[in-house]
Amino acid sequence: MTISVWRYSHFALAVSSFLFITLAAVTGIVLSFEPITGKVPSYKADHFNQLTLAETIPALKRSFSSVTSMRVDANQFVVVKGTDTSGKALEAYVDPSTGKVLGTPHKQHAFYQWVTALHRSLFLHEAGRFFVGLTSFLLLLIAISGTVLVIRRQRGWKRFFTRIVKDNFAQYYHVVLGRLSLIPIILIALTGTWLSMARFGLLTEKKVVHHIDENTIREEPVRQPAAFPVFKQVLLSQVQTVDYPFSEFPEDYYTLKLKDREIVVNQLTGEKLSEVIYPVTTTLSRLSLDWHTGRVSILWAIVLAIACLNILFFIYSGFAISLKRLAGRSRNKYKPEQCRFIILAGSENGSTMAFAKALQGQLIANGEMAYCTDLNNYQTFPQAEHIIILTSTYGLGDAPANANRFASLVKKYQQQPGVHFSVVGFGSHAYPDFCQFAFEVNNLLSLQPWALPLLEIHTINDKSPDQFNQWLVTWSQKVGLTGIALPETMKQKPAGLETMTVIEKTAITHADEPFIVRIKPSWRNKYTSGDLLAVYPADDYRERLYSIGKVGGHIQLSVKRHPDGLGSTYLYHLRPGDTIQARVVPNPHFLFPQQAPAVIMISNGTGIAPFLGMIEENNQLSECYLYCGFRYKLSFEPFAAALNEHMAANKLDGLQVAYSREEEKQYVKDLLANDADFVAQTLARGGVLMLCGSLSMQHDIIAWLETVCQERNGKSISHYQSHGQVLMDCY
Ligand SMILES: Cc1cc2nc3c(=O)[nH]c(=O)nc-3n(C[C@H](O)[C@H](O)[C@H](O)COP(=O)(O)O)c2cc1C
Repeated sequence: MTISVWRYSHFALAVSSFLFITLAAVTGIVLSFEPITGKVPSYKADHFNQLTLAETIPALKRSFSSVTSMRVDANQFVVVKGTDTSGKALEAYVDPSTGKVLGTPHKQHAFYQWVTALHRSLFLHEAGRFFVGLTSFLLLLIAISGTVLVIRRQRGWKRFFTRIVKDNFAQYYHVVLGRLSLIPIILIALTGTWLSMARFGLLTEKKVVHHIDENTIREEPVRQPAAFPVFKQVLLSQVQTVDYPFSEFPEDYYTLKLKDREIVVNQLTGEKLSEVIYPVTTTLSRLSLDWHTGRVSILWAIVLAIACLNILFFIYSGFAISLKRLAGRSRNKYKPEQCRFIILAGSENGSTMAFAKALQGQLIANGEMAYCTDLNNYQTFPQAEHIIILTSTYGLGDAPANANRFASLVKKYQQQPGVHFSVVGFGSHAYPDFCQFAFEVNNLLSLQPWALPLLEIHTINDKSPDQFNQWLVTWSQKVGLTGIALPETMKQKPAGLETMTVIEKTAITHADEPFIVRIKPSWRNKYTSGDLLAVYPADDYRERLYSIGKVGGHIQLSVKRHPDGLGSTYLYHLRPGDTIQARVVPNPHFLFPQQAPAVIMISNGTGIAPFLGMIEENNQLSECYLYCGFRYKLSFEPFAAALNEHMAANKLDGLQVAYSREEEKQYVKDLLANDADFVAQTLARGGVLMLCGSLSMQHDIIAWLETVCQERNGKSISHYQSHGQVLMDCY
């Protein structure tokens, strides 16, 4: 079964029952206080667990002139019904070892009675009981489908409790708390369902019947209750009730209702006249009541209250997750099989998708049927006349994440003959393989027998709206559409940026020396080392991302100045006290792995930035090593003092620096090659490698690691990558 079926079931069950579940959880929290308050004051005897009936029954006989029954309640308080020595009828808590009256049992408080009725039947009698029973069953199904989703998410039940990536608050805590409260919630749901089934007679609970031949009841030898063998064996902790004989005739006897059986005892001789073990269903019903109400233990009652609170949180977080997912889905007005225009987007960080959506919006506004989706959703489009592909390029000329299956899908799905295609590549001249993936897509489509190129491939540098508009004008003329243009909003920087204050910016004396910028965001901003800071140097759509190191409680960026670099020039001219408009982009895949036995950090150039923060925050002194590469000694100088301090404070266990244009002219890979055994052993014992810096360094190191891991550990590097032991943030 696919994950979406489970997710859909989990969602549908939750939506259909959330009102009843909310009511049951709120009333459940209130009722969980009842066992807690019910145990105060305590009437439980000191040695309750050691006392037997042979001690209690004679003690009661001495204190009461007659006893009709005795019961042990869920709090293990002993309650006696009878008449006292002055002939007054009473029901009282007693000390079972002395028979002394301790207090009077009270009826359930009116408030708890009201809440109990609401919890059990919603004040709707049998119909309400049915809905409550059904809700328990639905809760059970929600818990089961949730468990399956967690197992699938964690890729196997063995990894059920391993680390969860914190994408956002609702999603993270939905899973974390879900795993922790799974067992109590399943027990609440299971016992609630069981109790409802018992109530509606769906379980076969046989009535206990004793077959006693009255002619064989003996009157001798007469024994005192203290000497009855059965009474000597039965502990008070096993007793539910003891019904006393009505009269002194031998045909009247003691009836002991224990937790698992009923025993009838001759009142004169103490002989066991009959013993019936309860059917399993009866025992399970009693246990269900104990577990569902928490009446047997204060600790369990607290666990139940917490589980009910968690249920309320799951309702909130479940809806928050679903709303986010629905909002993130591309909202298509038309189905793919209806549309004349199909727009496919390859986008890693969403900006290319924004252009694709803008184009779709323009076409629909012009009365056309247009469908927009990820490149990985490529299929046969029966009505398509135009397929427009907008795609970015990532890594070293690779496909973005939502387009990595496109090449195989094109071979699998054919279109009607004569469908026109147009490709627009989004990339950056800062990378050597400018728009390479777009060129590959264009070539692939040219080879398809059904495909007719409408225009030559068009490339766009740095998300330029003007360059996109140029293409849009030509394309719409070719198609025969008028009035199509990119909305003005696409030319502006995003809304909702935060104002941050510059605290410090260091000066440089040489182009190869990196400079440091320290920025104070608002106190509300939650960020960590490894996240990215997006700045807008030209106050327009152009965005530049920098790795954050959280140093001294502030955002620290380490930047290399490029002569014509838009972002680095802007940052270099900032002065303390200046404010900037920026936003923090969470990067949850590049967090310091707190639980790892050892962490090896590898960087070149300004890729050292996030590590400076992670090492500073390594207060639990995790084993941590840094291998970093620079061109010149000068490039390392701004970071040297802080790293030496961290070494002295044991926050960093090893530091190695390579200079590619000075001294031994080494690269960071050469440093690692000297320690190949150590690197392989670190991975073998569950340690984590973190890489930050240039993509070419990443490329070289991954190729080298492949050989090292194969030779030394007999495993491919992909094994460690898939186990989250190789984290990368390269650009
Ligand atoms: C890590 C990284 C690698 C990139 N690699 C390339 C590349 O090889 N060729 C290229 O033209 N652009 C490259 N780019 C630039 C992106 O393709 C460009 O910024 C694009 O507009 C991003 O679109 P998106 O937000 O839809 O993913 C890279 C960007 C990043 C952050």
